[in-house]
Amino acid sequence: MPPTKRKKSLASGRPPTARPVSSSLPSKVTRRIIRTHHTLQKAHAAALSAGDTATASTLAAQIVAQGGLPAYQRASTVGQTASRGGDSSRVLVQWVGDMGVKKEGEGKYRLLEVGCLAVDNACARSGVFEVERIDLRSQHPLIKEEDFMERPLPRGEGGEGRFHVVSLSLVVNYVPEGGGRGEMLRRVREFLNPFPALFLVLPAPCVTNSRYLDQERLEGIMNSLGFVKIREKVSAKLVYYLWRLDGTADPKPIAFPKVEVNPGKKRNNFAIVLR
Ligand SMILES: C[S@@+](CC[C@H](N)C(=O)[O-])C[C@H]1O[C@@H](n2cnc3c(N)ncnc32)[C@H](O)[C@@H]1O
Repeated sequence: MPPTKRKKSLASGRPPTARPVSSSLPSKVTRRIIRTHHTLQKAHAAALSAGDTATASTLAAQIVAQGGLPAYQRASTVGQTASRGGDSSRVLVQWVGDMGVKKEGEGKYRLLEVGCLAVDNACARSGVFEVERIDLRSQHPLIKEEDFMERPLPRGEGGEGRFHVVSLSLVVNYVPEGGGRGEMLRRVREFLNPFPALFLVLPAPCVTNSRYLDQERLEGIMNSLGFVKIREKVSAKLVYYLWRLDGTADPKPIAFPKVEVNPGKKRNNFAIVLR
């Protein structure tokens, strides 16, 4: 009798995007998923800007095969657990608390959280913020699925559609090339009013071990956009900043091209470019 074929499980036919990433995965694995996703995204963006559509579609297929944005988000969520470095928004809550929280009846700070994976993070629990959350891919009804770069600009001079604080925590480094990162930082200004601050979090090596960016150059870029640094924290894994938008300064449109500021074979290529 011929051997009976074993029935394939339903899971074997699912698209790769549906593959779960367990929260018990070792950090080595989640780091690999995040790193590979960034690398493929960067190569994909480079192929597109070079007009190489064949390579771009091969890379797009590789991104999907690797689990795409869903797998990346799940791996990032695991990274947010306390045992893996924790919730970066705790730092924002602490800084805003230090600066003097509004009194009862004065209303809460309006916070736009760009790139939101958790609706129960420290910002949400603090009671200090009224939070609006967006992400390229929403995982919760309280998170609006929206690309920040496509978000309609607030109209008029009033506070409508503007925020006291915009949070870009581990979002600028998601953008695959330097010019796009600069555009994202430039765009934030349009949404800030009237206690204008940007909470920016990056993986520490983007600033501490890059050929094209260091603290001084980041500050130069931000100053040219009208931002003044008011808080900074550097940990082994992350750098955190709070930048106030100085409404009195007239930001000068200075170009910051990709230039080497920190040579070294073992450094990375992270850059922020202002054109
Ligand atoms: C590493 S996760 C960061 C999550 C969280 N903010 C944190 O600090 O852990 C990056 C998230 O940013 C989102 N993202 C990237 N670019 C975006 C954009 N232009 N608009 C909205 N969300 C964006 C991605 O979809 C992803 O979920």
